[in-house]
Amino acid sequence: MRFALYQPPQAEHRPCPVLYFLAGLTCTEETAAIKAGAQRLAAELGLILVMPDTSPRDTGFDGATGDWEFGEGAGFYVDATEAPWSARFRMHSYVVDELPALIAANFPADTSRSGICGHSMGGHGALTIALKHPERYRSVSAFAPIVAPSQVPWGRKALPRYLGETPEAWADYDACELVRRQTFPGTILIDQGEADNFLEAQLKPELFDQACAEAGQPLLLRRHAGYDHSYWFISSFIDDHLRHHAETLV
Ligand SMILES: N[C@@H](CCC(=O)N[C@@H](CSC=O)C(=O)NCC(=O)O)C(=O)O
Repeated sequence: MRFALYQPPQAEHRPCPVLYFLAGLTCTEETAAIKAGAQRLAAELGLILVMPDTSPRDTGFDGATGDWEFGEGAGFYVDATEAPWSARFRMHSYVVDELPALIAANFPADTSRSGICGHSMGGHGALTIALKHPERYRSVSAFAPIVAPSQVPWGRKALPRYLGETPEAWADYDACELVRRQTFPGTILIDQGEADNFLEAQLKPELFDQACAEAGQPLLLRRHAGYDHSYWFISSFIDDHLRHHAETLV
């Protein structure tokens, strides 16, 4: 597995908190590092940024490449249970367990102060991981997340192949379902562009808004007229996300 890491100047003197950024479909560990524009403020706030790849690579599995919505580059941050994917596609465990242990052992990181953020498929990853492991993350935020993969075409295509045909298995990785089981101790920040071409079919933030309201989960959902799904959108609001995380991490 590959990941990118930004280390702020403060890390030369003391352990720094960690913010994970999970990227979306077709992305690698380089995408957010190059395009999100997070490093300038992370340097000021003293945040280590960790940006993992979106799946294992060079798996050799039939069907793992050639479709941007499934397989390599589209790990959906689940632990697959279906063969052959279950042998390699274990992105949930990788992000929650393996990667933090690696970061703690090799970098001046205080992993007891961790936050998680993501975009689109990575927003789904950030929300589901934080909701499943609120003891591991002090803060969570997302850009244009897939909030209900059980109900939208991206999820309905990928989840059955990774997890089998049982809807209960998909619910374990569905933010709208998870927030009804267990809330996150803090406000979840979500930014969504109104000119996002995936908004109506794939993202449906109104479903998460409703689920959070019913569950009593504090949510700050900001909708921005004219913004699309791109990293131009992310780079426009990344500072607000870093400050949101720094409030509890620094
Ligand atoms: N190739 C697709 C578009 C793929 C795309 O938009 N990917 C997004 C994430 S979508 C959900 O997870 C992304 O972040 N791309 C990287 C980038 O640099 O923009 C198509 O042809 O429509």
